Amino acid sequence: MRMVTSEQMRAIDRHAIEQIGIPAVALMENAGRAIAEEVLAFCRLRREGRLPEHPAETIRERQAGTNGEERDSAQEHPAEHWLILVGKGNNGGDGLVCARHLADADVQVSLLYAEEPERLGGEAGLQHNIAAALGLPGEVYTPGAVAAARSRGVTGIVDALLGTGAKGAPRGDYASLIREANESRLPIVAADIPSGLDADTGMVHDPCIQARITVCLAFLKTGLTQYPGAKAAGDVIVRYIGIPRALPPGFAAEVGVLLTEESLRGELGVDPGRRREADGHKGTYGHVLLAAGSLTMSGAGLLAAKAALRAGSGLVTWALPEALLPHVLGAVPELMLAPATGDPGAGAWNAAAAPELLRLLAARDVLAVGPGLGRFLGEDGFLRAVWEGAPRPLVVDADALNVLAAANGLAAWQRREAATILTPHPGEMARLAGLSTAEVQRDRIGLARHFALQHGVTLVLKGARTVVAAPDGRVFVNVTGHPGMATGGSGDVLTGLIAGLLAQGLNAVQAAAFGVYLHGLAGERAAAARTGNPASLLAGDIIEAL
Ligand SMILES: NC(=O)C1=CN([C@@H]2O[C@H](COP(=O)(O)OP(=O)(O)OC[C@H]3O[C@@H](n4cnc5c(N)ncnc54)[C@H](O)[C@@H]3O)[C@@H](O)[C@H]2O)[C@H](O)CC1
Ligand SMILES: [K+]
Repeated sequence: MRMVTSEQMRAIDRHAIEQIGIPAVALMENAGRAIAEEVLAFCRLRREGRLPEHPAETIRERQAGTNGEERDSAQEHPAEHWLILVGKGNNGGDGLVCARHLADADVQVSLLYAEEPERLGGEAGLQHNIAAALGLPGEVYTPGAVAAARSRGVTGIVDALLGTGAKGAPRGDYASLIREANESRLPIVAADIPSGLDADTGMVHDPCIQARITVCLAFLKTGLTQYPGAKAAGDVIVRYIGIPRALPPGFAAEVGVLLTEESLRGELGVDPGRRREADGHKGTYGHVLLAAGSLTMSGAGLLAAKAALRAGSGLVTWALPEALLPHVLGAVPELMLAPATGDPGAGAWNAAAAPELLRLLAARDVLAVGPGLGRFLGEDGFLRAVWEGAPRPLVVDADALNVLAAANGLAAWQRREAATILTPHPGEMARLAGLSTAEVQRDRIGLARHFALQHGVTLVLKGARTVVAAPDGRVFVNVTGHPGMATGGSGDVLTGLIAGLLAQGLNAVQAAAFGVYLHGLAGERAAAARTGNPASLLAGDIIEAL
C-alpha cells in the first residue's frame, strides 16, 4: 500500500483534475460517499454489538461498495443522529457530501460550521448550497455547540474541519470545536485525517481530534502511520475515490510504501513464502559473521546469533571476546564461536581484534557488529578498520552505532562500496544525526529518508511503526509488531534476523524491510502465545516465534 505526504497528495489531485480531467466535484462526491458508507458501517457494528472496545489502530484499504455495506434503509438506523463539523476548505466539502448521503440513508444529520458558510469557496461552497437546498439543518459554531448537540441526542461526529490543507496548530473556533468534540466522548469519524494531525509526520497539535475511524481518501497519508498520529487516527480505512491508483509519471520512487505481504512482493521483490530447493546445502544459505557480546552483555550476542540461524542462514559464526568463550560454549550448539584476539582478558573488545575479524569475514558473506559490544579503548580505530576494510554487507547496531556517532564516522570515514544497514533506535539515531530524541520522533519518516539519501545507507529507524529508508530515497513503514516487544534484546534479535536474510541473498533494502516485517510478526505471535500479560514477552520468545 502506498502512502503520500500532503504535498504529494495535492500534486496527485492536481494531476487527476488538470491533466486527466477528472472533475474535482466528482472526487468530492466519491469522498463524501465513502465517508458516509464507513459511518453507516460503524453504525451497523455498534447496533449489532460488534464494535470493538477500542480501535486496533489498523490500516486497511477498502474499495467503494465492496465492504458489503449496501445503502441502509431508514429503519436500520432509527436512533442515529450525526453531527458534521464543517471546515471551510475541501475537507469541509467532503463532510457536506457525507451529510447528504447520510440524510439520504435516513440518518438524522446536523451541520456545525466552523465559520460562516458563505465563506466556503469552490467545491465546498457548492456543497453548502446543495445542503441548504436540501434543508439540512445547520448552524455556525458557538461555544458549547457540541455539548448542546449531544443533549439533542447526537450519537456520533464526523470531523470534516481540516484536512491536508491545514497549516500549523488549529486556530480559533477550529481548536474549540476539536476540544469540544473530544470532550463529548462521542465516536468521531475523521474525514481524510483527524483535524490537528500533521498529515506528513504524524505529530499531533494541541488540540487534535481523537478519532475512532479515519476514512483516508485516495492514498494513505504518511502521518497516519506514525505515533502519536496513528493513535489519534484510530482505525484507518483508505478509500478509493476515483483518483487513478497508478501514480503520475515520476512519482513512484518518492512515494512511501506500507510494508504488507503484497508490497514486499510487488515493490521489493521479496517472496515471503519462498521455498527452498531440495538440493540446497548449508553453503547455499550463506554464512553470517557476528561481532558482538562483552562480559556484561554476552546475551546480546547469543540472541543475535540465534536469530541469524532462525532467519535461515546456513551458518553463523559468533566472534566474541576470548574470556567469554568458555561461558557460552554449547549455549547454542548450532553456533560456531571465534575468539577475537586482543582481548585483555576482561571480556571486552579491543582494536587489535579488527584484522582477525576481517580475516574471518573473507570466508563469510555478511558482518553484523554491535549487539552487546560495549564501549572500549580504541573502539573508533576498531570500527573504522571494519567499516573501511569489510568488503561485505555490514549491519551496524547498538554500541557500534554509538561508536560511529562519536567518531563522526559517516562524515570522516570513507564511504563503503558494499551495502551498509544501520539499525538505530530513536536515541541512537539522535546521536547519529546530532539531534535530540524528541527531534527525531517529530519527523521520523522525513528524517530517516534524508539521512539514508545523504549517507548512502539503508536506515532502519526502530520504534513503533519502524521506518526503513533506502539509499535511493524510497521509504517503507512497518506496521507489524506488539508493545510487548519493547524489551531488552529485541533489537539484537532484529540485527541477527536482518544479517541472516542478507546471508541468504536478499539485498540490503529487502533484508531490512523483510526483517522488520518478520520481526514484528514474530513478536505478535509470541505475544499471543503468552495469553496472560504479553508484557512478560522476552526477546528470546521472538526468536522462537520466527
Ligand atoms: N485526496 C483527494 O483526492 C481529495 C481530497 N479532498 C479533500 O480536500 C482536503 C484538502 O482540502 P483543502 O481545501 O486543501 O484544505 P482543508 O480542507 O484541509 O482546509 C484548510 C482550510 O482551513 C484553513 N486552515 C488551514 N490551517 C488551519 C488551521 N491551522 N486552523 C484553522 N484553519 C486552518 C485554511 O484557510 C483552508 O481554507 C483533503 O483533506 C480532503 O478531505 C477533496 O475533497 C476530494 C479529493
Ligand atoms: K478532518
